[in-house]
Amino acid sequence: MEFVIDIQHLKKSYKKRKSNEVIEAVKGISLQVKKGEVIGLLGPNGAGKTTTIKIMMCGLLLPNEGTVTINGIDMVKHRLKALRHISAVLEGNRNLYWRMTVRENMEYFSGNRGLSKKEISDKVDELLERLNLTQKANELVNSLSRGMQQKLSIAIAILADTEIIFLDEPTLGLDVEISYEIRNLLKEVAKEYNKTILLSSHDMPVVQEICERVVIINEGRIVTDDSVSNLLSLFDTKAYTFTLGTIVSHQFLEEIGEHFIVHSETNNSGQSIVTVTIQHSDDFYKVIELFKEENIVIEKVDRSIIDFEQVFMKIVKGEMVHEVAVSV
Ligand SMILES: Nc1ncnc2c1ncn2[C@@H]1O[C@H](COP(=O)(O)OP(=O)(O)OP(=O)(O)O)[C@@H](O)[C@H]1O
Repeated sequence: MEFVIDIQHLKKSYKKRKSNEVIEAVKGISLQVKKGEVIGLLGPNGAGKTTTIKIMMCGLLLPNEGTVTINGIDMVKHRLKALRHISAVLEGNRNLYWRMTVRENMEYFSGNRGLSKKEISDKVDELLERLNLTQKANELVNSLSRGMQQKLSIAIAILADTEIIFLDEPTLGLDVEISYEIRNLLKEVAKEYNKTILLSSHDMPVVQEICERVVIINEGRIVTDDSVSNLLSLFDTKAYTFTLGTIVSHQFLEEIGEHFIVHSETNNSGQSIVTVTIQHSDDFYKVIELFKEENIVIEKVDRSIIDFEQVFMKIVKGEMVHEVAVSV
């Protein structure tokens, strides 16, 4: 199968000027993305994400080892040709012409597709309407709010009609309302236009909602490559919160703590709320047994709902090792 993005064994090191110290920013990353996939690329600061993006989405850096192909075109050997398949929606809207109007920007960016003036104008009108931008059509980009500029960037990426849209922090610094609108817009774009979308973001709710697949990079390597729903369910079943009929002793908590990760607090009604994180489903019954042996009454059991933010934190802190098949 041909992948839209195919990265093989990518490595990149930097040499610090003064000390000559070598920093291995990317230590052998392989990644294949299929057409129409919506994929989130995540990582804590310094993980090697920006380096990877600069090599694979912009061709701005050369790898020390490995290959990047975009629609079968080698990014290193044929950078400009490969870049024709990618639209980048960059943080800070650096890809817009600030002294041109919304409509002028849209027309300019759809100009190189061999369409007639009339076809371009119709397409622009349709998209302006669709994105609720019609009223802003004749305003200069530099007079728009950041949210509007971000919407315009996305519109331009649609007009450019590339297979791949790369979005860097699309909701950074936006207020809740426009962030919500952009989130929905991106979901629609992915579905209707069958675009391959690569999203780099620290905004976990956005990642959770838009991306089907997430790749987490840590210390120069891919540590997780899975669907959002899989990752959520992997963690989801493992934490249970027990509301008990009484306050339990420290000694008892220490005893459970020898086997499981335990967190305890007391609520206003003087009950212990004990959260136990377990490794296997069978352990759930072992915990119940331990309570029973002490004649502790369990009033309620809740499964802790985990969101993607927590999953991400657990993975990068190494609390959860999620096996990834990395070909060497
Ligand atoms: N030009 C450079 N010269 C030397 N070291 C660099 C350079 N660029 C990045 N690094 C180092 O390489 C490592 C990976 O950096 P990179 O910017 O790729 O990480 P990141 O995951 O994108 O982090 P962030 O989200 O903060 O941008 C870091 O240790 C960083 O200090």
